[in-house]
Amino acid sequence: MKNWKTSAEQILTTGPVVPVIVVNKLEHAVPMAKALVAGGVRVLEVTLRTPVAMDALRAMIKEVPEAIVGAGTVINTQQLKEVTDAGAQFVISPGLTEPLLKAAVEGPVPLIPGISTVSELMVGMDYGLREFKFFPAEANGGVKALAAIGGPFPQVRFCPTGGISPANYHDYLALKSVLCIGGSWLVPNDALESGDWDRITQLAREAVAGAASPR
Ligand SMILES: O=C(O)C(=O)C[C@H](O)[C@H](O)COP(=O)(O)O
Repeated sequence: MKNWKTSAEQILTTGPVVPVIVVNKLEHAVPMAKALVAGGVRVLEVTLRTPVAMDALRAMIKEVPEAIVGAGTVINTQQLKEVTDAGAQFVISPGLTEPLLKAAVEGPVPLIPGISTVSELMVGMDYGLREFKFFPAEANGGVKALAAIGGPFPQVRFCPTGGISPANYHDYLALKSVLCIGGSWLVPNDALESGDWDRITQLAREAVAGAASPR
């Protein structure tokens, strides 16, 4: 952690929403990233869920320097090494394991691991972490669960993800412990398939404006 080039807090306070991106076709990666940046969303989480994900990550890092590009769905130390070598600026995991935590705190890139219980949170805190993803947010009890889990840990901050949309993000952002929220709704697959970059820019713009304004 002492070698992290930036802090997890810095990543999570850059903007109110972090798009969770699934890239199926490499040629979508760069125009999609540019579309999000044009809409005011700079922190981009590329999930390692598809065969082209690593190449998409590399392309976005190289060709969209205005974005802060990180890797999502990083579930083991091998993937952590790969995305670190590719130049990812942050790493997000749906969960945590001690090997992953150990490797991340010794490496250069901030890790934001997912937790869904108090005990997982305490394991992460043992490694010096203070910023976590709360996943899967809605399925795990939503705002009420997050407020209760965070209660005993006033120093901890979260990025809830999973089931979050414009219909409920205000409720999460209203919690003091929530720095930002994550979600896949900003990058719908049909918009990628049809090359509708304007729609992605519009969704990003609406999310940034919506998150900033009271309901
Ligand atoms: O892939 C990961 O690393 C994850 O942790 C899962 C994502 O955060 C959710 O799949 C996003 O959920 P939705 O916004 O409900 O689609």
